[in-house]
Amino acid sequence: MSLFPIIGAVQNYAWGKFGSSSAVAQFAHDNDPSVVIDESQPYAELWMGTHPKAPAVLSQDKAKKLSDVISSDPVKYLGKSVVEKFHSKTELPFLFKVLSINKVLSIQAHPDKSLGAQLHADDPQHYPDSNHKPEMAVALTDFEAFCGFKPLDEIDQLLQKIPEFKEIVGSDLAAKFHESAAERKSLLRSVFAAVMTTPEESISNYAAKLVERTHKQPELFGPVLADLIQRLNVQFPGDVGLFCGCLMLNHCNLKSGEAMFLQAKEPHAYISGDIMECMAASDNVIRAGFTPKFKDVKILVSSLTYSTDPVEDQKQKPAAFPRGSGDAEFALYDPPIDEFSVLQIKFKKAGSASIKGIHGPSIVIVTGGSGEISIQGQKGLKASTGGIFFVGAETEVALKTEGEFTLYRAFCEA
Ligand SMILES: NNC(=O)[C@@H](O)[C@H](O)[C@H](O)COP(=O)(O)O
Ligand SMILES: [Zn+2]
Repeated sequence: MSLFPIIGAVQNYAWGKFGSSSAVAQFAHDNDPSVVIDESQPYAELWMGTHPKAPAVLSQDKAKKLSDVISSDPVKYLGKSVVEKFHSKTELPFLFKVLSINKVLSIQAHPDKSLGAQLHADDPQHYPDSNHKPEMAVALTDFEAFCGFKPLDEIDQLLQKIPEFKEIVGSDLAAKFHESAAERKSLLRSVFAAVMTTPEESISNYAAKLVERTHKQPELFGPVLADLIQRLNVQFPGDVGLFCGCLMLNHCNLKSGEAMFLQAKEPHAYISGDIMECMAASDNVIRAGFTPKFKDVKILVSSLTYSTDPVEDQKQKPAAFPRGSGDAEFALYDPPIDEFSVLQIKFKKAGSASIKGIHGPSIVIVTGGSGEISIQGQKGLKASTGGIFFVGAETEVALKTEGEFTLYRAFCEA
């Protein structure tokens, strides 16, 4: 059994919220007071894991990485079954993050395992590991995102009534897409490719006309989409994301506590809000819009699944967690992959709770209130907002609090 405090690593990507307005900055500072928040800097992501790009370190010894401790006794920390299943004696199978989003992230998708291995071999600079990156977002605040392609008939309606969209795609393909509902699925890739391969200058000209049309003929878009196009055009003027994102991807809104799961090769882009995010341990991002970073349009167009599930089907519904007991509420977000699940633990008033041993490693972060966390029967560690802890395999955890206390626990068990 093992439980000890760790310190996560901050990523200052340009789309993050600035300074103290960012939950990432607040948590990072609360967990390590030596972190000085620079109000002029964006604080986008707080990484909590062993990924070599930004590894977590021990609170008691910042020169020691979490992976150093794990490698000292992999079976104790990861659990025998996880070591055997994921074949690593130093790494966690998942990467846990807090994201605090001020501007839209890139229109992106992530590779599956075979594509991840190929991309890393061909272009290690842009694809830092060979892993797949399925991921799940759990909303801490109201959260807005693009997730997956819109239903085909919705894309068809926009294609027929928005002249700029039809001109980019071309009238022949637009007509074919309209005439045959049965062929739409196979034509979706051609429509997406036509948008993504239109020269930037031409896209920029069409985008200016599109934005003007949202002001002159908002009824063509509906109020939500017209506003979204105008809002994102301010962030990324004339960007292809206004077409491939706003007109082709599902626009979804999650309330705090709602979650969505994104399988590899599904197009998405987070737009606003604060979330917990958990993923297989990878940083492989294939980008194509709304970003100053490296874009890999050819790989993105050729690798997507082109599935068109409605937003409701992509939400990850919380389930009961019978291994938790006491005065807390437990909600388990358990997507259909092996690398991770996320447990929300919520105390609405003073009390205590306990969680039976999990057959693998966990990372716990306190996102609200304060209390104590301990190995069952041992002395408690103070746990307040921003506090992050590693919990080794088979560790019975005890929690107690004098008031409200909210924690998220990412774990893997095999
Ligand atoms: N969907 N979310 C993710 O995949 C995050 O884990 C990634 O780290 C971000 O997408 C990276 O975004 P940029 O490439 O900086 O636009
Ligand atoms: Zn992503």
